[in-house]
Amino acid sequence: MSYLQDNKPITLFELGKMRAEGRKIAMLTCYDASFATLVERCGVDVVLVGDSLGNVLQGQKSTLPVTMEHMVYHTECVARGCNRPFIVADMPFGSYHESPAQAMRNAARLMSAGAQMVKLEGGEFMAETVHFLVERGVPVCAHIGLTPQSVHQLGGYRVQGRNEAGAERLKADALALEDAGAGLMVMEMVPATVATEITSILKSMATIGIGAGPSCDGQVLVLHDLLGVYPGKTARFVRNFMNGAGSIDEAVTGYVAAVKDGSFPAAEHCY
Ligand SMILES: Nc1nc(=O)c2c([nH]1)NC[C@@H]1CN(c3ccc(C(=O)N[C@@H](CCC(=O)O)C(=O)O)cc3)CN21
Ligand SMILES: CC(C)C(=O)C(=O)O
Ligand SMILES: [Mg+2]
Repeated sequence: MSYLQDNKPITLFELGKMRAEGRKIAMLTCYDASFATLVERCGVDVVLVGDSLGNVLQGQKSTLPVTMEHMVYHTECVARGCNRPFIVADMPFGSYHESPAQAMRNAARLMSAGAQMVKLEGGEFMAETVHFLVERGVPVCAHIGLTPQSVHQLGGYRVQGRNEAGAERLKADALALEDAGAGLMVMEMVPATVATEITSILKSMATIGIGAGPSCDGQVLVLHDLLGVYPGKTARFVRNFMNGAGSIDEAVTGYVAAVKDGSFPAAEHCY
């Protein structure tokens, strides 16, 4: 069965409708034109040109060395390869932290490269920057919980919001980011119970989970993790969809189907 009803480009409005109607959003990272074409035909709704390209393409230990030049180049490659998926590009470390003006200047470069939305990491403290971009016509995806650009502050790639204070912090972050106008929000490595509550208190912002349980409005994975080609240690939230699949197309189609029918993530992928 195909989830591709037509080839009309997906808009932010359509993603809001999917949340409202309880249809799950399938998001996947992608860094080049060939895979953009492939994930489009497999029914992926949102492609993320993630700064995880530092890890999976460049062999870096973290996302911190990724630059604007890298992100612009890969966003251009992805944009040439697909038409239907909504294209989100990560703002790399240091490209939006100084000021809203710096964030706007760099967001404009990603939008010119073909992104339809930019993603930035951070909670309530980023709300002012989110509002500044949204007011100026740049859709923003927020990213809370485990924020890999802060790995040296967080002390590792660990679950966030485990205790009561941490969970309350995440809730306040989510509400502030929605208020600032973020259209989507990734929650990474958050207990499923906390992600469920946050998803339920939001009015319109769709939540996309990665290690955040099955009740988010959508899910995201790193392409190389889904295909089992990343040589590093993978997290608990990863499922290798090449297991039992006869081709890359079948694996990606299997991921989309599992997100849509709610069978991914299963309990074994959650915290
Ligand atoms: N290939 C890849 N996949 C990713 O999901 C990813 C990247 N790279 N690079 C950027 C960040 C880093 N991420 C990571 C990296 C490692 C773990 C990990 O090893 N998690 C362990 C728990 C570690 C602990 O609690 O000490 C796990 O079992 O989930 C999680 C997220 C997520 N992002
Ligand atoms: C894992 C996702 C959410 C991400 O930020 C990335 O791939 O860079
Ligand atoms: Mg990222």
